[in-house]
Amino acid sequence: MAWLKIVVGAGVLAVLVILKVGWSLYKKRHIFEFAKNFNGFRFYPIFGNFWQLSNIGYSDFFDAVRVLARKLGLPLNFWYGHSYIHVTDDAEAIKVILNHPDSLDKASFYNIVKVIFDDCLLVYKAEDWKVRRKFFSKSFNQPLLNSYVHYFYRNSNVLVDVLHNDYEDLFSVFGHYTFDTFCDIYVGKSYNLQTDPNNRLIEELDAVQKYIGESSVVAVTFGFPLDLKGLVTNGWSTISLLNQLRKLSFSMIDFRREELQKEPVVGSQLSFLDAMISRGDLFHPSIMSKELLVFLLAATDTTGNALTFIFTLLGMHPEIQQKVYEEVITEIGRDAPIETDHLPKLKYTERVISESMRLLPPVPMVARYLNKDIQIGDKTFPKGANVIVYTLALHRNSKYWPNPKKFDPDRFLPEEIAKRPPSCYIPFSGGPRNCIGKLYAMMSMKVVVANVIRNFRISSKYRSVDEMEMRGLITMRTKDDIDCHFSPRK
Ligand code: HEM
Repeated sequence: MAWLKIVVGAGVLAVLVILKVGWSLYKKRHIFEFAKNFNGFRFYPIFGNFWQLSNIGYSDFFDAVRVLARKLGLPLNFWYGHSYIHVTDDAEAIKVILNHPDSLDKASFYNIVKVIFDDCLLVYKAEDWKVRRKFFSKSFNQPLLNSYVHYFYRNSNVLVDVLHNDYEDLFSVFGHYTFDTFCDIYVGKSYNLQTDPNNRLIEELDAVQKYIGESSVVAVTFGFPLDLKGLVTNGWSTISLLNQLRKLSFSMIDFRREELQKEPVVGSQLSFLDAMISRGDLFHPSIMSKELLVFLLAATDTTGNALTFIFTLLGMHPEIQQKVYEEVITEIGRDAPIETDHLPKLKYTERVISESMRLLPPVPMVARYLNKDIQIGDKTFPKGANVIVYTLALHRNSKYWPNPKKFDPDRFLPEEIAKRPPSCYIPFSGGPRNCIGKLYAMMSMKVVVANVIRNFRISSKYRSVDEMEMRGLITMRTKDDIDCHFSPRK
């Protein structure tokens, strides 16, 4: 009789699976209709586009989107498991998606980030996110940000010393600057990554990202964030690294708490970390730790990679580099300390930074989940769709950017900006769920560009951005070491 039980059990299970799949397909009927309007692969139950994706050859999630976009053209569709993904570089669609109250949730594949970092500002569901974002936004007011300029300057002086010596990897050099500055400002002490060549924290953080990237290959293919091979080979080191990071964040919080007891800070002077510490009733230490880590990671790689790209592009364009140099010497001088009042005067420098982030956006894509149908032009984007806003492609879309691969900072002259839809330029994402650290990042990058350019001539062998092969999941960087050199000015 045991075999009968097994047969009946298996039969019941099969019926349940068929019903579940059938119900899932029935609920998606409006998505199938919508998908017919765009390039992409046909949907296959359970497997989604497993076979098609396996055949195109890609190394991480970003790569999969890039390869598909090149092969099929944009906008396009694909399926991972039963999740529908729509990829777009259309400014009109992007404006609506990033601003609509029904698409504030992050796309389902952000769960890969959740598996690693748990819930936090970057991935909260909309309702929780709104409350937290309102709380943290108060700490990014302009007067408080202005008070950070001397930290940017102090740490950029250390960076200048580092660039005078040998270093291994430029992304790490700038990553170390952003990490040290962040801790100097928010924790109240420097971790001296810039001056400690044995400290591998940034490289390890990059390894975590790489792991997420590799896991995402399986996630893209099967539709869930599990990479057994990766878990066996890299999983343990990733878990132990995350534990180290957690310990580090707890020690930062303890240190800062003690500092605040000695020297209290109040009102609009409270940074996001001080604000969390002062509201211990709202923030359990484990929540504080997650939020701190996410801010730290969101600030470090992004700004570090952006700086690496800015200097490489300046190295490729000596005439533009000369104009930045002349502006810095005129507005600040050869040796004067860089102060808050100098920053608004660096107008050409700002255009260079903006143009660099257009051509090489540090975050190549962001994605949202549609909680309801959303009308965009003559199409109804269906509830349940995951929409990837493909920033890199948008920023190089010739519909908005003539001669898109040309590095031309004058695209950001006010009269040129006025000619374009604002949503065709979104290095910090857009709408209410954009980057909270946007102004902080712009100020930090201006200080670094000014201080480095008055000390060094920069060169690079690249003739076109096409020569740089990119990789990335959350942030983008070159697959190999980047070619960019700093020679001291006499
Ligand atoms: C050049 C530097 C930076 C770039 C290009 C950048 C870009 C972005 C982008 C595109 C997003 C949206 C991500 C998504 O929707 O998946 C984002 C979110 C975020 N960024 Fe930045 N970021 C930069 C620097 C910073 C800095 C310096 C900080 C902190 C001081 C920061 C903190 C955050 C946080 C906390 C979020 C999540 C915001 C939310 O969901 O409400 N970022 N950033």
